Amino acid sequence: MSVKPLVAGNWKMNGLKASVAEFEAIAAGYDAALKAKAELAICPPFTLVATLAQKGLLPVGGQDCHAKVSGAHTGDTSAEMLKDAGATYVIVGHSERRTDHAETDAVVKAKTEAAWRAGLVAIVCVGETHAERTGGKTLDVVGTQVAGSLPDGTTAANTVIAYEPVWAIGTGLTPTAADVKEVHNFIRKELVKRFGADANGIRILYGGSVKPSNAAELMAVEDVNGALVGGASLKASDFLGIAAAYK
Ligand SMILES: O=C[C@H](O)COP(=O)(O)O
Repeated sequence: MSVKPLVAGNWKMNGLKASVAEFEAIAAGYDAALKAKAELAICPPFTLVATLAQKGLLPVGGQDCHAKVSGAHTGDTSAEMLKDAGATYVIVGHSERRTDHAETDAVVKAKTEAAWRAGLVAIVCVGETHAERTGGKTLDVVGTQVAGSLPDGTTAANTVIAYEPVWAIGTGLTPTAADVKEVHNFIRKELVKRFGADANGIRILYGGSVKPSNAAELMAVEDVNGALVGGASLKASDFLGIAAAYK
């Protein structure tokens, strides 16, 4: 099954109005050759979602959403609000949310359902900590997160998985290609076991210190269908350098 890869930038808590120019530079580099091979998307902070989406240049996503449609939840944003602002995607279960906001798999699952309810594609993040990797627990941890975070009804059309080893995020460290392959093959098997053969079409992104210098090697790994990029998505030249792995 041929799967069009997705290279998504997660700007995290970075980006002011001046960053619109960087977004436009990314869009300018998203030429026909690249478009034919891969999809690019940017997930800016909430404050920029509508501004970037209104440009109509690239798909835009949120970085989190509340599970409910609306209500007394100060500071939160619903999936419906993101959709209304023009978003296509929303990241859920990023390790920075799982850790900093104690988000459990059940919470991530509810947010994934909220994304679908609003008509957004959920980018569901999973990944082990350094202690879990060195303790030989990577597949157990990732398997539990995949099982607990994905609702019944997960398809290639409504969900993207992002495997992000926590210890590789923002550290400059990456797993070996063999280690990435082992985890992505494992996730693929789990998806197919639960959701059937169509799950071969679900994109499984790799995230964690992806840079122009390592993108080609990582993106060539079996069952890696793109990247979720943090720091290197803030500069158009770096982000396009990563996307160039698909040219
Ligand atoms: O969502 C993105 C990831 O957390 C990766 O971040 P990074 O590319 O800065 O390591």
